[in-house]
Amino acid sequence: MRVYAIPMRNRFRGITVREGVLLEGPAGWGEFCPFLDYSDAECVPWLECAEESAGLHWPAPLRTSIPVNCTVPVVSPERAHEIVAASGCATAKVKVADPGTPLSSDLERVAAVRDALGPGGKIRVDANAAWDVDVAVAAISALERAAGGLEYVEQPCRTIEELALVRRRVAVPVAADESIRRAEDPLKVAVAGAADIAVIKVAPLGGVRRALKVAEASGLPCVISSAVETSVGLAAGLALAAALPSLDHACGLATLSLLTGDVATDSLRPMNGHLPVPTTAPLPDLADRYAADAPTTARWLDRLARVTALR
Ligand SMILES: O=C(O)CCC(=O)c1ccccc1C(=O)O
Ligand SMILES: [Mg+2]
Repeated sequence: MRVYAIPMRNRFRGITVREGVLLEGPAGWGEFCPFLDYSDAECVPWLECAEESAGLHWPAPLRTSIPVNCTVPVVSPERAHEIVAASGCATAKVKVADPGTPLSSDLERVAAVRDALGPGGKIRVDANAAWDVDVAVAAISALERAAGGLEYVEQPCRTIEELALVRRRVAVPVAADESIRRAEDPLKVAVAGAADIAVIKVAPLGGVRRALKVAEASGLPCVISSAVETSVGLAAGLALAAALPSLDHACGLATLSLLTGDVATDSLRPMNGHLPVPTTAPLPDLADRYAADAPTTARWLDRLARVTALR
């Protein structure tokens, strides 16, 4: 068992250091890294995902390589341009509506991303549930113009009902993320009338097998996205993307670049906008380099014990 702490390059969803536990089992390694604001009960699927990765082989892959988007945090237009240009990805996902950041800076950021991508690239934006319906409708229209077209808008508002209202009022497709991953029962949530695309994250949904069922139950085209794991956790996301019956969109799994390092030499960084599909999680041979300090380690082992007791 290894507890790691890796500084992020930029603050991302309020996080500046990514922490978690790497677990070893008979099939290899798994990663347990729920965000700090998740309750113990909400962490159970994250543990099940780690245990699946360490203990079982994943379902057979249907593809060997996965197209991915680059992820643009809330940064300056110049930095956004650099991130996109350096990524080699033809699709960019831009974080917008961060608390305290005005719409005008989001508009400048998506314009810079378009400049870096060229007219053939795709831009998606993620509002992480920040807007109410009227604000969403206005912001989406402005972002669509500034970006010269949007592939979709991810989780513009908090509730399914609000997503459905926004979807009726804008031409840009709507994707559901938090509505699925933080649902009471992700297998039963009725997103099909409220969204055009389902964003599926393997760890909060309890592993590759269970996430495949959630993807199918959504009745929507899916985008597999990460929770900013190390390469150990990203491998499970890639196994899921590879096992989906159909995959029409780039996936949000190119997130290692948000971290200042990785626990594996065999690191899952994209080449030409694609990631390879691994058969097992890579060996965390560099975990010592990012070993958490004693209090952080104690806190994670305690959390792991509490969540294990709930399962
Ligand atoms: O999809 C991506 O490109 C990156 C993943 C991402 O944005 C994310 C990462 C951690 C937690 C939440 C989210 C999110 O999609 O809201
Ligand atoms: Mg999202």
